[in-house]
Amino acid sequence: MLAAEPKSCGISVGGSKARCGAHSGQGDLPPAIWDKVKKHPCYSVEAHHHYARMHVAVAPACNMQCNYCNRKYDCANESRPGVTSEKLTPEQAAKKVLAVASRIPQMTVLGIAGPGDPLANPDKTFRTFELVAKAAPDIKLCLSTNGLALPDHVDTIARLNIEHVTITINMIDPEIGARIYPWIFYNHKRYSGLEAAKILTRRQLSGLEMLSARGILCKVNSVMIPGINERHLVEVNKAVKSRGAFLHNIMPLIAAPEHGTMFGLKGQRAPRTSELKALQDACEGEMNMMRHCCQCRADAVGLLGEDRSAEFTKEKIVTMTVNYDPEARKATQAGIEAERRARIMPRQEEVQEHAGGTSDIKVLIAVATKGAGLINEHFGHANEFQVYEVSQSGAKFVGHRRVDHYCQGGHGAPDDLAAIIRSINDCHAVFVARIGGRPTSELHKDGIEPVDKYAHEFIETSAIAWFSSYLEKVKSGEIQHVDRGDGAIRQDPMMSVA
Ligand SMILES: C[S@@+](CC[C@H](N)C(=O)[O-])C[C@H]1O[C@@H](n2cnc3c(N)ncnc32)[C@H](O)[C@@H]1O
Ligand code: SF4
Ligand code: SF4
Repeated sequence: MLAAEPKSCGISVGGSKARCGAHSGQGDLPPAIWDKVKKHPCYSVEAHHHYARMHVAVAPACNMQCNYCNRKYDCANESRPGVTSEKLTPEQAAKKVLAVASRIPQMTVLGIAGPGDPLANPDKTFRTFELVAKAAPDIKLCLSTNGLALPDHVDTIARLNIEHVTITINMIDPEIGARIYPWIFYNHKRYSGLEAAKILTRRQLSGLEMLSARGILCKVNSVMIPGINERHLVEVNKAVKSRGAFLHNIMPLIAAPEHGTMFGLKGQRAPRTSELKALQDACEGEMNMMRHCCQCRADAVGLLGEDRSAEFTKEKIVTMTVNYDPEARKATQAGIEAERRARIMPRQEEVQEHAGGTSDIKVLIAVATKGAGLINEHFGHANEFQVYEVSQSGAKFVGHRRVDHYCQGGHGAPDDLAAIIRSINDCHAVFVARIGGRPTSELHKDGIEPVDKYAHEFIETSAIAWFSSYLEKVKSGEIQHVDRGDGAIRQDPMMSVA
């Protein structure tokens, strides 16, 4: 049994909270579980600074329809679920995995997440995993399914040592399900409406129970759809927690008319960033939440938030010499681990130094980062800002905001700058490696402090140091604390909330 919950950041085991990730490393996780998550960028928020994942698009078909999904939409420049530029055979996929593994030694996880449903394409999915397990046994296997066919494949999943399974569960109430799923195809028959949703929820929950019973780590994805399931997701959270889910990832609906989905065409809105955070916070009392999901493409490659899939197209892979060297990969990863250990200890001490005060002030800060847990990105080059909630108990990663590039060649359009500032307008400060004069003055006008004095330093220690001086200034009356978390963020059509 795990110890009582201290500061935590996004992981729970069998429904019990456990420290993990960014500020605490292994924390209270049992060694066997920590071994599974420590190099998985989706299961450990701290690991996502260092380790990469890849998806291979070997599963085109699906056994049901969600009102938010259209897999016919294909765009090389767009990163969101279901989108892929080319589909692969298992053999092509295995070659691609080896090619990526040899060029990106910190790539530790192979996921199959579509573009359809991996378990609606079981032969291709399991053949791919078999080939990869044989050729590159150090790579962790991970799959993401709607759960409809899951109970039929649990034994195979266990046999192939697929350690991580994600199930998308958007409802446990069939009335709500009928508004999300027009039909399912089950046992050679098409079902719709309530009947379809009843079968789906039964199969999803029993699949989750079966996997948990075998010690396979399950993450539950839920898509937050305003007006349909947002309050209900608190019930979903309780239901999956009680069935042993390890982590809950509530993601915002992505819906736009040009995607050609039912919700997009009907004008169903996406949640605001503040609504998503409020729901994640409400569920966190029950179970810790994943907040760093990037809603990746079905063929994504690289660190979360970066997409190197264009470097590994079918055409390029055919001509690549693959030199998969397990010893070199091991050495790179051992270096990363040594660095993580060396950095985490002083960070924990620093947090403790500042902890224990009496202030209940909490603020959000935005950080421009290219990864490795550092403030190492220019404001104008940031594709996204990571957002941390800072208080006297530490700095906790709570999400990220993706924005279009403001600075293309040094001169951003004024509207783009305004959009970027709107995307972080619930934050008190933005931490950057560098920033120009105009954005500095525009941020000041909006009451957001640009902070560049911690360039190339660690995010958390810098956030805590900045926060201590912020509190000092509030205490001395030099500044007045203003609560900016007023739900004022509006979703801008240019921006994806995440
Ligand atoms: C493309 S699916 C593939 C795996 C599987 N078919 C499933 O649905 O779980 C991967 C994840 O993306 C989510 N997803 C797909 N379209 C989405 C959208 N428009 N907005 C938000 N999430 C979406 C799915 O719900 C699922 O959790
Ligand atoms: S189950 Fe997955 S692939 Fe199938 S329609 Fe839904 S989101 Fe798309
Ligand atoms: S979609 Fe989310 S859970 Fe899946 S690989 Fe990307 S970040 Fe990880």
